[in-house]
Amino acid sequence: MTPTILNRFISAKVNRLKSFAVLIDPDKTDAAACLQLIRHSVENKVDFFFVGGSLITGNTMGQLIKLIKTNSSIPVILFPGSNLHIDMSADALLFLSLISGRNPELLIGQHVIAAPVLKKSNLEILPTGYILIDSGRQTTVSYISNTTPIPYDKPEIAACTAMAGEMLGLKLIYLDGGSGAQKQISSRMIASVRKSVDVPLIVGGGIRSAEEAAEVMEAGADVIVIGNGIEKNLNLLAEVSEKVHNYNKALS
Ligand SMILES: CC(C)=CCC/C(C)=C/CC/C(C)=C/CC/C(C)=C/COP(=O)(O)OP(=O)(O)O
Ligand SMILES: O=P(O)(O)OC[C@@H](O)CO
Ligand SMILES: [Mg+2]
Repeated sequence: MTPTILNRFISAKVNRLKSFAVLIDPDKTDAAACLQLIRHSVENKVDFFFVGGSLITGNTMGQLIKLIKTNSSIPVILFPGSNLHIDMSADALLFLSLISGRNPELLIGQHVIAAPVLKKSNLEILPTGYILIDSGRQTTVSYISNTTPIPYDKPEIAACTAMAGEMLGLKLIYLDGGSGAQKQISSRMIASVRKSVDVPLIVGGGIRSAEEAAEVMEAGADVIVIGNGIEKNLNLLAEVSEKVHNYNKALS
């Protein structure tokens, strides 16, 4: 299968273009709210939808993806908390290995179980080094994953972890402060990881304003992810899109 979405991440990174991904938590939306979010995302040229959660309690993921597919051509990338969160109707899957943690199930265990199913699917698999950073409070993902995030003020640990992930062959690095993080990841840490690896860098967690999104981009993130901030204030979507597009326009 041609790695269409991975190539999109790589060519944007090579051309120094930034991308914007909106995280949709299937438990936190209904069809009407989601349709409104999809329309806003199309209007504002969002690059990707990430769909997932650490814990998903409902069974609406399939319907949600169908709604996105019927109303937009924005790629749907699964952001799974476990191998129970695989849905064949998405375009791609972040095949996350939680490399900041030392929980074998999330480093390789779940992957072994999911592999034969994924092999037969049409999902594009995106091998991703997932790195959790302490963000001032315990987040759902650190609790559910039973792992200790990297300390907020230790950029060198994050950089070495990302380097090891890249050396292991992972194609993307995702630095995550955790959904609803009290503070976004520091520019110092983002810049230090950016300098240490060549693969595209995804950054999310706790971004609540267009200014914060700009800081994350300027520090070196290639893709910024926002979930909670947009759930609370839909206007943030247009504001962040504008920042991303202005940044990209200024390059040309
Ligand atoms: C190999 C496969 C298919 C699955 C394993 C995937 C791994 C290793 C996951 C790592 C740990 C994990 C629980 C990740 C979930 C990340 C995620 C989707 C976070 C979204 O935010 P939430 O943590 O749901 O935050 P809220 O509490 O705001 O809803
Ligand atoms: O919900 P927020 O805080 O924007 O976080 C997005 C994402 O990076 C979480 O995994
Ligand atoms: Mg969630």
